[in-house]
Amino acid sequence: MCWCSITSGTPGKTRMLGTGMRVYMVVLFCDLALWGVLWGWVCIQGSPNNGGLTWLWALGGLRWAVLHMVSMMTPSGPVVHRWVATHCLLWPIFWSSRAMLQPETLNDTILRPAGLALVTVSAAAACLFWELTFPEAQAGDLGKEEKKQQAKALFFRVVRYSRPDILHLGTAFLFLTLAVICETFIPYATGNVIDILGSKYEHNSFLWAIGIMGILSVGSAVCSGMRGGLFMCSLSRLNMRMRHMLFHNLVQQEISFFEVIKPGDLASRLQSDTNMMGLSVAMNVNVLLRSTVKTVGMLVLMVGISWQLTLLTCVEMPLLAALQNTYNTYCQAVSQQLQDCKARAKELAGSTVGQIRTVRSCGADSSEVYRYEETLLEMHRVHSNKGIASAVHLLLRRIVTITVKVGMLFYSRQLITLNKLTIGSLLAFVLYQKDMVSNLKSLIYAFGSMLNSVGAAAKVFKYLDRKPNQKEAGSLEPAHLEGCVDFRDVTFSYPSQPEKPALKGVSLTLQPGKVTALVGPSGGGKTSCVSLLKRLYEPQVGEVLLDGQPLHLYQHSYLHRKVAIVSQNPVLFSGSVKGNIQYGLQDCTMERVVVAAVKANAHDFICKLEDGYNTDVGECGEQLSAGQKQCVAIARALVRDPCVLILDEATSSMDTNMQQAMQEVLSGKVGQTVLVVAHHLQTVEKAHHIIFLEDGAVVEEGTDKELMALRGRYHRLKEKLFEQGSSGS
Ligand SMILES: Nc1ncnc2c1ncn2[C@@H]1O[C@H](COP(=O)(O)OP(=O)(O)OP(=O)(O)O)[C@@H](O)[C@H]1O
Repeated sequence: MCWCSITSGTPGKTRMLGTGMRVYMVVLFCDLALWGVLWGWVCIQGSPNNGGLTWLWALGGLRWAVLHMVSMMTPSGPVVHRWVATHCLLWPIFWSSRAMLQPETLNDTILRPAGLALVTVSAAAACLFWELTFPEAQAGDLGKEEKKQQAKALFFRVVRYSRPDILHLGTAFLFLTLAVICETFIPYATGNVIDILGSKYEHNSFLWAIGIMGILSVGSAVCSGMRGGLFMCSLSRLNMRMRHMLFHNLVQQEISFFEVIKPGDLASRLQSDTNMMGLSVAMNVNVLLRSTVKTVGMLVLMVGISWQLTLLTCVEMPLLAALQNTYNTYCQAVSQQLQDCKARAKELAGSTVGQIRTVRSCGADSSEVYRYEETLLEMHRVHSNKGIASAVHLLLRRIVTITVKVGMLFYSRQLITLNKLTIGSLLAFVLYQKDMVSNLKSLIYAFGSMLNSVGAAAKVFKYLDRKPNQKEAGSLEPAHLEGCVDFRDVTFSYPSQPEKPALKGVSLTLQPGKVTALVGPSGGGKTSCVSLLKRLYEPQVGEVLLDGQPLHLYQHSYLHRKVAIVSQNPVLFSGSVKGNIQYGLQDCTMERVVVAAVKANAHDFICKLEDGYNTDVGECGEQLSAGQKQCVAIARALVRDPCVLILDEATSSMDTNMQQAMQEVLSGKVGQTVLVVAHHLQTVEKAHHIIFLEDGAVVEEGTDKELMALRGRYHRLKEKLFEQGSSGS
């Protein structure tokens, strides 16, 4: 049985609600019978108040034991057990609290039928409120129970990550408690001041009461400020740690991971999810604790002022909670719609502005504006619906509040006439009641938000716990490398297309100090060979060896220093030219940067830039031409002094003269193994060895002369390109 099923309309839940109601009626009936027996016995013994509190507790305990056993015999769950406990023990708890605050009231008649009926209603209302606010997993619903366990585990894991901030958090909790104590007593002190003003005025008592009020107000303000500041500080530290750990783990992942996961997803994990996760500890726990402690404190004080008015107030809460719950559920759905609309509008604006040249040249300006307008209209519609729902919610809330308030004022008038309540106490009570409602609102909100943040934590931990799906790098760092590369019977398919191998049993050798060219038609597998040599992927079959050792045995940054690549579309990062050349190197001097730039034919144009080597190249190097970008990328490779240099169409954006000069510079370095990947076969004619790759397999290999003499695939491709070139010209 679940109380929260009241809000649901599904047949399964309606059935459960029916069962729940039956169990509730059975237990109530048994309780009535039990009362009948006990009442008869008490009447025979004498006055019902004879035994005082001890007697009341014994009675409550006995009822609890009997009703618990009865409920065990019915198809009930933990919700019924909780209600039985509240139902039986609320009465003794109430009288015990009352006895503590106003011992003289113990002489009143304890067992009044009207009071007992009110307690029965209050216990049911309190349970209803609790189950609506903190929905329980349903009996038999293992999936939900598991999720709850997971949520708990995740929450405590987030708490564990907050351990380094234990001092901040501990101090914050201390200030929280002090602030709550001060806040709770402010209305009480205000009521006292009003009473002094309203009755026989005594100046000293008035000053004393005002002083207490002032101290409480200042104390609450100072402690709240300290609490908020310390929680924010812990939150920021936790965020920093989580982001660092997550980013560290993300950059360790294999390349195929980044092909499958969208960059936006990862950015969201790093930004919003880590933030939300932190909120679960620092903010929500803060609000939850503050509101819970304050609610309990206020309830005790309210019961002290008037238990009748407190019970009346209890009627308002479940109603408001049910309203809030329904409204929250609606808001969550609307927020999701709004997020989608915003994301669509952002994506549309971004892609249109980013690709404005294509949009303009296709004449699609007005259709893009129309699409954007449609998204904005949709967003406006969702916003309007949210506004209407908010207005209805507010109206219903006000109606409930006003109705209860009117009832309360009528009853207060009676109590004041009977001298059971003073004007000051009434004022204090009204202040507490107002606070109580806002407190409960923040409790519900904080709890919902905590569940959301636990969801965010699950996403963050998913990436934080992910182990890279590739062999761990070894520790080989030999002082000298020959630069001999061997592909031994390598078969490889990309993780996104496992059934379609990009390389099929490829065996090839790059001789140390020689220039080897990989040529062949598009899709032949040239770039795949390069990616394996850079260890961006691992082959499924066979292995790639550098100086006889598998690549994974080499230390990670050593390998990428010794095997450098210049690709067709090199990526430059926003920052200075110098920073881009020495990218990824720890101690790279300016001299080495200049030497590499000179070799890469980049020095002259860099010197002509506004700030020379310190010029900012802009986002993705947009301040430089494609050819200049390639020169900077070549300098970046050369500054590493690699023993294997990969040029993947590295000179394609340069003019022919520059290409020739660059090829000569690059291939003329003694002792360096060079692998050239090229479509323009003229640029590879001088290579020591040419390998022709087609459909992921080596088809021909030899020197340019040998392959031309063979009159095979290389010969045909060269002729075809020559014909295309001459017809083009
Ligand atoms: N990231 C990837 N995911 C899945 N398949 C890929 C990926 N990259 C390449 N492929 C596929 O692998 C095969 C070989 O591609 P590869 O890029 O190695 O060829 P290439 O010879 O370098 O082509 P090009 O000269 O056009 O650059 C092709 O069928 C291609 O579709």
